[in-house]
Amino acid sequence: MMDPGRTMDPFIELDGVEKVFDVRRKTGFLKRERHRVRAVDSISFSVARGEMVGYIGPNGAGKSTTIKMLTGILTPSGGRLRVAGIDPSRERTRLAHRIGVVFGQRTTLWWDLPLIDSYRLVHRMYRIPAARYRENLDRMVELLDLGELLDVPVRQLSLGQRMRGDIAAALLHDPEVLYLDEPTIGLDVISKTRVREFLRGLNAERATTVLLTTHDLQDIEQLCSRVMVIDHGRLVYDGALAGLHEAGESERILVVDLERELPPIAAPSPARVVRVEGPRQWLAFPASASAAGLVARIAAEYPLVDLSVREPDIEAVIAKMYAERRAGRPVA
Ligand SMILES: Nc1ncnc2c1ncn2[C@@H]1O[C@H](COP(=O)(O)OP(=O)(O)OP(=O)(O)O)[C@@H](O)[C@H]1O
Repeated sequence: MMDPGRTMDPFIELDGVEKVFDVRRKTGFLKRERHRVRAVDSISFSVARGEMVGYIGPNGAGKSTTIKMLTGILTPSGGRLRVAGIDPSRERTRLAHRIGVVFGQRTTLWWDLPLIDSYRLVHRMYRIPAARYRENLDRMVELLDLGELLDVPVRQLSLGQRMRGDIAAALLHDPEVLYLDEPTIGLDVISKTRVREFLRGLNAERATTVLLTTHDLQDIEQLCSRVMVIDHGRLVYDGALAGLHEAGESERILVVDLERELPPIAAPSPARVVRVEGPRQWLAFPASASAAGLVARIAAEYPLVDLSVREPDIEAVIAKMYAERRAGRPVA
């Protein structure tokens, strides 16, 4: 594992970066109040070439604002920021040739045009050499299974198809870094797996640096060796995912269906029943522990019909982590 913050070849570098928005709020008839929102508050980190990093945090934490500064759409209010040695807001066009961006919630493809027409436009916009374009397009079509979709107008694509189309569009010009904002949001399990497999392959083959914003813990688990957590504009954790679990002392939930309604299961500590609804009971247990022993014990003592284990979602992990921080325990 690469040591976060002490990377060999920093490709993305932020040093005390800030973004403050001046917001005017209507407080009465003809009355407006100005106030300042510190969306990003003195953030420093560096990402090495070829790293895949998860960038997570609750709603409004400052993730999108960071990504917008990294692409040059927004200018930082303070601090120093470099991507591939370039100051993004000063040389946005030059940087655009080296980065790719995918937003899960909106498409960069032309809605009414067949998919292939969007790619032709990207080809011209980025002045990609013809042979390179052809080669990349063929590769994307194969890896992302886009063959049947090229002549379909984007508005007719399913969400998963559209996402694959968007990822291909972001990569046709061979960017060295890819920013992904919720790339699996709303996708079914098969589409999610496909997108993740593709990203893993891309990173392994081309050493593309990836910065990934997501609410899906599995995205992080399956793709990122490192995760950064931002809250209220501040970086509150930077390290391995396993460390985050420990920091948040996160829990998994065992959902148990019994034959009939019974009093709460007497589970061995620290596992405990957190909810009962008819014959169904929910037990929380530490994420780091195996479920096997707990399941065996319940199966031996209770009339078990069915069970499933739920992974904690990222919000739950973060919420736990904040509780720890408020209690004064360091997390990173
Ligand atoms: N253009 C803007 N003008 C004023 N305030 C803004 C602007 N953009 C973002 N903010 C504020 O900055 C803060 C951070 O927003 P940001 O969109 O970066 O959060 P986020 O972590 O991406 O959240 P989400 O997960 O909901 O997308 C929020 O309080 C938001 O209201």
